[in-house]
Amino acid sequence: MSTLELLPAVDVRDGQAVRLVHGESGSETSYGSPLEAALAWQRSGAEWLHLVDLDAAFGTGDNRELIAEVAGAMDIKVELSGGIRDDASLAAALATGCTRVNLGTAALETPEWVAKVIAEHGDKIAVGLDVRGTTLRGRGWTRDGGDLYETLERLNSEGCARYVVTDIAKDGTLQGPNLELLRNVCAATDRPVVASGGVSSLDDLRAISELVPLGVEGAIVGKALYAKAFTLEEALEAVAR
Ligand SMILES: O=C(O)c1ccccc1NCC(=O)[C@H](O)[C@H](O)COP(=O)(O)O
Repeated sequence: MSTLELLPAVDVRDGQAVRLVHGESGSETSYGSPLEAALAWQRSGAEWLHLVDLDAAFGTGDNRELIAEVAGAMDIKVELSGGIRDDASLAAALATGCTRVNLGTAALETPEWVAKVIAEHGDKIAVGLDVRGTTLRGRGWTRDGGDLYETLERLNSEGCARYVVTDIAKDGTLQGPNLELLRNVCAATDRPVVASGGVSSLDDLRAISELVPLGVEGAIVGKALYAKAFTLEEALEAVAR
């Protein structure tokens, strides 16, 4: 059986690595330099970095140069998220050399454009399914954007390669992942799923690992690493098979 991939997160707001609670603007705790944080995860053995431009996601500006600097400094794979909604922002994101980008709002508001870029870029495009209950949220998770399963069916038919699934109610709370949501999404798609939000312990990671046979490929870990609930080395060992 494959090993669960771990993606330590670096979310950037106003030039700083931060953690949010429920993804809410204003709930930030700052953890200093995004580059230092990313390099630390790389030194600890990460194979992936989940890098988010929160200002671009919220529409409060962007950290484009800093994001490019961080992505460019990585020898590991980078998944880039936040505010990628049109040709210009997609071109800037791909120009960082990242392995793939994660589209959120665009999949809800400009589905024709998303279908086009999926057709053009294949598995360089993932779609973030950020939900409260089964309602998708866009614009930095501030606006409702339709039903999870209807959107998933549409994206499946358009050839979307991968989904990043976040239960917003869990994100940044250290309350554990929503395993039921992950199981339900895996049942509704044959594409790989990356779990995001709520990981609090090594047992949570082991529980997500049990879903690998259903289609869960990876898990994003943010708050738990910054809060030192465990080290990345311990996490990698916990999911190793
Ligand atoms: O990814 C986005 O585009 C985004 C937009 C608005 C608010 C938050 C956003 N992402 C947050 C993350 O990807 C978190 O880093 C991730 O879910 C980790 O959560 P946790 O382990 O609970 O800290």
